[in-house]
Amino acid sequence: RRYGEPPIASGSLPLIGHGHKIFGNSIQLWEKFKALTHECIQKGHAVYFLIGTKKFYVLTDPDDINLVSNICLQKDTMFAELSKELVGEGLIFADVMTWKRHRKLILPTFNQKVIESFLPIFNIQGRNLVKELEKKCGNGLFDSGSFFKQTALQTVCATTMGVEVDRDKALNFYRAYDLSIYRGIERFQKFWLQFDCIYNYTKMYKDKESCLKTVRALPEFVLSSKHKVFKLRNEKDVNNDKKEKNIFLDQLLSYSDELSEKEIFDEVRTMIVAGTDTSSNVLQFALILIGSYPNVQEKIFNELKNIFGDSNRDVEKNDLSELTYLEAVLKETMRYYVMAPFTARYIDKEIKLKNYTLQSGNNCFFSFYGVHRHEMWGKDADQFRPERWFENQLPSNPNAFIPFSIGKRNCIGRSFAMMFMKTILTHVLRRYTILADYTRLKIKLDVLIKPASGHYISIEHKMK
Ligand code: HEM
Repeated sequence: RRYGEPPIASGSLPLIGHGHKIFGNSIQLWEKFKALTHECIQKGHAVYFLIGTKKFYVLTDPDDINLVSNICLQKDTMFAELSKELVGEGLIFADVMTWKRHRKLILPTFNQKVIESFLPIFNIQGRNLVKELEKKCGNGLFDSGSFFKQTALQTVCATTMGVEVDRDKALNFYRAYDLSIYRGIERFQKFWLQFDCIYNYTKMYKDKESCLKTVRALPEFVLSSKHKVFKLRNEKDVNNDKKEKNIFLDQLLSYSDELSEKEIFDEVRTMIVAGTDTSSNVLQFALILIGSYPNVQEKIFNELKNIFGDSNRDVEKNDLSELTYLEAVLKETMRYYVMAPFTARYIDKEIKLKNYTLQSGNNCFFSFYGVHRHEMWGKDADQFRPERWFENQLPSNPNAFIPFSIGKRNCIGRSFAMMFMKTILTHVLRRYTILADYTRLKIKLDVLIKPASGHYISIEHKMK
């Protein structure tokens, strides 16, 4: 046990520290993040790096991360600042006091009973997606990204907010959202653009401002549609019978005497992004992997055949627990490609880890990617192998698998995501055979990891 500060990561330069490492594009950023994570694993699961004089710890040990995540609830200030213009100060980036108040209100709207009531909508969305995909069937490689984003967005709005959004609106939102993130990261990587007096005169700034308007238009539409529905109903519905409100947006609006308009707006835009960018990404990556591993695809087909036969019926609650191999494929996809590869916290008190001590006043990255490459996963941690979920060599540490984060500020939508993704994949894989080649995939780090250049899948009708 050393109990000193963690060691410094390699490559620090005078004055700028590791600042030079963030230059380049978002594909290079992902490579550098992975390299830093592997260095951290080698050096005992904790290192720090410097941007100028600002210190950032990196952790890859699940127990250390669990400890810090429950002691320090405040998110890292730099990322919160960068993300505020896109998602506001809803749960993900809210300060601790606001987060506690809002989480208490929102958590009951994600209980198992509520999520199960969404199953009919998941099925409708699965069928709609299949109809859309039909246009691509047998036509060679295509980029599946936007299909899943539209579906995820329509689903989250229809379920948690009770508002229908058409596919064009969903597509416009995501085009603008992705471009805003891209521009934000471009700015972050160019030190001269940190100065508003330069940045505000660039084309990049103008582009971004126009995208942000489109991004805001969707939550505005959702809220105005909801208010119209409430007006049509008895006004009493909005403020009374708090116990009756069990979906997210109804719950927020029923507390409109305690929440400001901005707080409600920010929670809506946070939920739109948190629930859709993540789950649509997992679906894309899962299909790329399924299409690259014919043996995995065959096992899924067999499982679907056993449960559904040749029927095209809806996925029902009981089917979900029987889709064990499909679940293992989804878990392995999220272990292998960790969609949200890190989160960051502000360290507001000294913390003793297993081997090191973190000093107060610094930021700390939890590398979920690093936890999923920890030596406890064995020598084949770098391989995609859904079978591992049925073997008894899985790590015994309950925090070894944390795609939905860890501790008190973990993902509120975990059950929603699993049920939604299983239902969607069932509809798609009952009908189509997927062809893909994951070795051609270039990945970039745009907050989440994403395929950098198309998604290289093609689909064909399944042979009966
Ligand atoms: C496979 C899909 C998903 C993944 C991988 C995922 C992952 C995560 C992660 C890693 C966090 C923590 C973020 C941080 O600490 O910076 C998070 C938080 C959150 N997620 Fe998810 N998520 C998924 C799906 C969903 C869904 C479907 C919803 C809602 C419909 C949702 C809503 C949220 C919310 C509201 C938070 C903030 C929680 C809080 O701070 O109290 N997520 N998610």
